[in-house]
Amino acid sequence: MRDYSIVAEGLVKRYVTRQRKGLFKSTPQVIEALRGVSFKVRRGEVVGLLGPNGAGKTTTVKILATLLIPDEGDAWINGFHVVKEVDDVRRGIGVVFSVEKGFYAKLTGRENLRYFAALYGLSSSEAEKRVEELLRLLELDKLGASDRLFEEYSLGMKARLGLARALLRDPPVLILDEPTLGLDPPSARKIRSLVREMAGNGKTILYTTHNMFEAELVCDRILLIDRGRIIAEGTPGELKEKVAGKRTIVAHVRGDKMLVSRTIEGLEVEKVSVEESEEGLTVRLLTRSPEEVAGILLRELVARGVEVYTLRIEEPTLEDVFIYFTSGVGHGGTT
Ligand SMILES: Nc1ncnc2c1ncn2[C@@H]1O[C@H](COP(=O)(O)OP(=O)(O)OP(=O)(O)O)[C@@H](O)[C@H]1O
Repeated sequence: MRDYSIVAEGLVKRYVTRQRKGLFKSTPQVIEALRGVSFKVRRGEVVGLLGPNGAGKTTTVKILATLLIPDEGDAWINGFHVVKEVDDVRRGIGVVFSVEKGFYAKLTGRENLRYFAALYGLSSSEAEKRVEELLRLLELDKLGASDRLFEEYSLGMKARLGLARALLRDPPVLILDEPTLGLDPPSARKIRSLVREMAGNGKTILYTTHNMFEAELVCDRILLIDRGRIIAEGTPGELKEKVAGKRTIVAHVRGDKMLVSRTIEGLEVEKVSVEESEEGLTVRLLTRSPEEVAGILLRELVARGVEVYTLRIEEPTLEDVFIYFTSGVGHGGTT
């Protein structure tokens, strides 16, 4: 346990909601958000919890941050139990959520940080020094944001202030829940580079995201989570090894989803995903014989009247690794 800053063992969490049935009736519905999540994060590691919407990332993070009690399982941060030793856990972590709450709209960034520094028990001289350091580190000074009211902040400024607050006590463990969600590219880049810098200074970081590109840039190791379960883990390189020797065919098409899925069923492919968006369908196929399959796919789709806008062959990405573990013609068909 000593080498690990974060340990989760068999976390289970169920939410009970009520489903409306007509005007006056409702029936309880159980959502299994976590179905036995276990993992460990070594001291100084940046580990990404990567998964699609609703996979269970925020639920995991809330349990680790002592904001939610699991129905089953245990977790420890810096050796302290998240349910039985809440104060010790809280002292050792900094938490950032994508939508930053709890700041005072009518206070400036500097005043907000001073307020939280006092709340966390920093002496006034310590607080003053730390707040100035953090305003500089997060470049809030440079953006001219330190002395502006929080209510005037852009999303990027709010995200930076959230990270500054998490760092006030200089905690050894940081838990960041989608910290770049909705940010413009410069702010997202800044947050990512700061995370790497903090990792270089020995902090342990758990970083949730649904952005594969970001996970690969930021994280030493990645845990893939889907429907409340960890389905694979490894370094980005190790995860990509799972699809070594294969290439990805990516096609953007417009046509009936069922028809497109049926067309793919007859092909020599290992994994498939068909995603619908406003622009049409994005088809991703993982295969060992990309040129041959791409030729057949194009011919078959056109023969069925499907419009094919683009079709290209790529090196597999983490997205393909995810598809590899979560779906496929071998078990369960297209997504
Ligand atoms: N307070 C709640 N009440 C009922 N269901 C909930 C609640 N919070 C989360 N859920 C459900 O639990 C599941 C896991 O949600 P969670 O927010 O942990 O996922 P996530 O991976 O963080 O997703 P996202 O990226 O969309 O935030 C989802 O099905 C979600 O709808």
